[in-house]
Amino acid sequence: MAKIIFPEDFIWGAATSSYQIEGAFNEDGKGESIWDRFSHTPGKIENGDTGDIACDHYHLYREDIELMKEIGIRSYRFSTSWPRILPEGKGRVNQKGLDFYKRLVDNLLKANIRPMITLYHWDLPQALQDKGGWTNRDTAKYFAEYARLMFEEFNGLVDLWVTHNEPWVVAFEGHAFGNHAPGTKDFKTALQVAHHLLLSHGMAVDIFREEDLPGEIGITLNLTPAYPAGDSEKDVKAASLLDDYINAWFLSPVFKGSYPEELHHIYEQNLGAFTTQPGDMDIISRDIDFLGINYYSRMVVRHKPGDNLFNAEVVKMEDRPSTEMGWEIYPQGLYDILVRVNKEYTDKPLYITENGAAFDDKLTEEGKIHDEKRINYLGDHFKQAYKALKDGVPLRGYYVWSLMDNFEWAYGYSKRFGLIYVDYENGNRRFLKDSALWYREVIEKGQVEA
Ligand SMILES: N#[N+]C[C@@H]1[C@@H](O)[C@H](O)[C@@H](O)[C@@H]2O[C@H]12
Repeated sequence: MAKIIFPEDFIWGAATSSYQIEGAFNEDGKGESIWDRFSHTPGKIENGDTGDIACDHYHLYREDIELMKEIGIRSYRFSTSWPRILPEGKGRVNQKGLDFYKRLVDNLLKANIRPMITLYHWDLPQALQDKGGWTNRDTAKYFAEYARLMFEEFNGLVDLWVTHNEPWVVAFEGHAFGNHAPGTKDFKTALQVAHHLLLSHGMAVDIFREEDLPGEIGITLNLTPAYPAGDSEKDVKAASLLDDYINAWFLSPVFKGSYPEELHHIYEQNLGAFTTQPGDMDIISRDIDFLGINYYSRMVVRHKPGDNLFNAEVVKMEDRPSTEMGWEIYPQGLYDILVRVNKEYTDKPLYITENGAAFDDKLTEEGKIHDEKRINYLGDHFKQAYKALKDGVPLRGYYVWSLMDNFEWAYGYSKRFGLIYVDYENGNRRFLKDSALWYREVIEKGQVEA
C-alpha cells in the first residue's frame, strides 16, 4: 500500500465518558446516577469496583488536558454527567456541576483542543430511574430539556454534539441482559427503552435546530458487522438478522424513519408491540449533521435453530487474535461498516467516535508501558479507515478509545483501554503509554507507516 497520509484537517482525537473517569460521585451537589446505584450493588461489578473515585478526573482535569496537549490530540470527546448538572434529572440546576464543565471546556479551548460533548453516556439520574427511567416516555422529554440547557450554556464554545452513546448497549445490556445499569432483564422492555432513547435523540435535535446554534449534532452508534460463518442460506439469514438486531435497529429509524421490517415483525409476533405514538418516527429521523460510529470488532454468525428469536449464534473465533475483552481483532470490519453505512444509510460526514482495545498493560519500574499490541491494533484500524476515506467515505475524524484507562463498566478497573496508564493504587498517577507517543507522531505527520 502506498504511503498513508490523512487529510491535514483530519480530526485526531481521544474519548472518555463521565462515569468512567470523573469520580467525585457525590461531590459539589451531584445527584445519584443509575451507575452509582448499580456499582454500589454487591455482585454487579468485578472486584466490587465503583466509579466513586475512578480516575479522579473531576480534580485532575487540568493535568489531563496537559497530557492531551503532550499527545497532540486535536479534539477530545467526553460526556457530561446529567445528574451532576440536574441532580433530580429536571428542574433545579446544580451550578457547581455546570461550572466544572465550563472550566473543562474553557481549558480545552485554551489548549486548542476542540470539545465534542456526548450528552448521554449511560449515567441517568437515579431520580428519573425511580420514575421508570427510559421505560417512561417522559424521560425523553426531560433529556431534551437537559440538552437545551447544555446547548444554551455552551453556545459558541462547543460545536460538536452527540446526543446518545450506543443506545443499543443502554437498551439491551441495561434492560434485556441485566449486565449494565439499571439491571433489568426483559427483552421487550429493552425494545421500549430503545424507542424512547431514539425519540429523545430526535427531540434534542429539534431543540438544537430551534435554538439555531452554530455547530453540528449527531448520534453515536455501536456498529458490529455480522458475517455468516458459512455460505448456507440459513447462516446468511442468521447473520442478517443479528446484524439488524444490533445495527439496523438503530441506523434505520435514524436515517430511514422506520425499524427494519422483518425484525420488527418477528418482535411483534413473539413479544407484542412496544408503545409508540404517531409522529415518533418522524421525530427520530430528524436530519442530523453526522453519525458517530463506535467500532471494536465483528460477529461471525451461524444458524442455530431455537436458540433465540434469530435462530442464530455468534461463533467464538478461537484461532483468531483477540483483545483482553475476548473480542476478535478484525480491522477489515471497520472498512466494511464505514462503506456500508455510507452506501446504505447516509452520505453525511462520519466520525469514528470510538475504536481501541484492552490489552494486559504493565507499568515498568521506569514508568514505561510497552503496549506494542495497541500500536498494532490502532495502526491496522487507521489503515482501514484510510482505505474507506480513499474510497470516498466522508470520514472526518477518529477518536481513540480511550484517552486513559478507566472504569470499564461491569469489568471495573480490570480492563485497560487507555493511551494513558492510570496507576489506581498510587494516587491515580498518569503515565503515557508507548501507544500515546506513537499516536503523537501519527497526528504530527498525519501519516501511518504502511
Ligand atoms: N467495552 N468497552 C469499551 C468501550 C466502553 O468503555 C465505552 O464506554 C462504550 O462507549 C463502548 O463500549 C466501548
